[in-house]
Amino acid sequence: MPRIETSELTKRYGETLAVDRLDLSISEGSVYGFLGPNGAGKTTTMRLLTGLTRPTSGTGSIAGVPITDRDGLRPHLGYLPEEPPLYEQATAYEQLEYVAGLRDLPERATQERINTLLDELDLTADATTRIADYSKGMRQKTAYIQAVLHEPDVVFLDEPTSGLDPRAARTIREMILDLADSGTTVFLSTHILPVVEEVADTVGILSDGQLVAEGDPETLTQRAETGDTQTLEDVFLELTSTDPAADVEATDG
Ligand SMILES: Nc1ncnc2c1ncn2[C@@H]1O[C@H](COP(=O)(O)OP(=O)(O)OP(=O)(O)O)[C@@H](O)[C@H]1O
Repeated sequence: MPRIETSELTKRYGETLAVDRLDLSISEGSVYGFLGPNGAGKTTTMRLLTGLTRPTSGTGSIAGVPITDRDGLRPHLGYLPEEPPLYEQATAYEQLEYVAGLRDLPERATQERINTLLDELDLTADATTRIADYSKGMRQKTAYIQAVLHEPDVVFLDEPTSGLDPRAARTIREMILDLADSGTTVFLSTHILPVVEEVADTVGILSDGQLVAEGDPETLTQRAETGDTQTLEDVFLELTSTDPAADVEATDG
């Protein structure tokens, strides 16, 4: 059974069709790179799949649980949103222990896991400082740990390397691959295409709420007409262009 499955999933905000009849089927241990221009509907899709907003029509499930069953979904998913909610007055330790408590995680094993993750992300020395005094990168690291702490079946990551220095960004990329190796499904939305090329086994490109291409990066970047390889950026620009002249240029080039 796919870990993420949707059928004709649709979200409308007034006149705006933010997500338009989306069909997804993503398996266990897959890293799915979810691409699309600004306003394409990526965040709305993630909010639908994490139960934060309800579909206008269509259906979806995470690990077999319908996306309309918000409480049922909670143990199965982790979500790193673009602007993660953190308690400014708490330290990273307090924040993570609080989240572990909410999720009823076993105390001792969780404590060890928190320590390991803080250490891997070079955050141990700052883990007793208030989040209010954190840099953007330190917040991002704390929020990432919060999203994966309970070892969910599916983790949704919105720009996970945003604000991170090169070392931390590399650590996160390695962690994503480790998560997938251990069977977690990673749904990754980012505008940083080299990150997608490095970690994703499948790429989906969203444009105006519709999935306009999907496949493994190698197949997507292979030109059917010439047999040449183009970059993921070329493919992205071609498929999401709103200017017909740009399409011609891209195919001729
Ligand atoms: N709460 C809302 N109310 C009204 N319209 C919304 C709402 N949320 C999103 N939209 C609209 O839905 C469309 C998709 O927005 P969404 O935030 O999902 O795009 P995105 O692909 O995540 O963009 P970005 O890359 O800029 O983050 C946009 O036209 C946006 O204006």
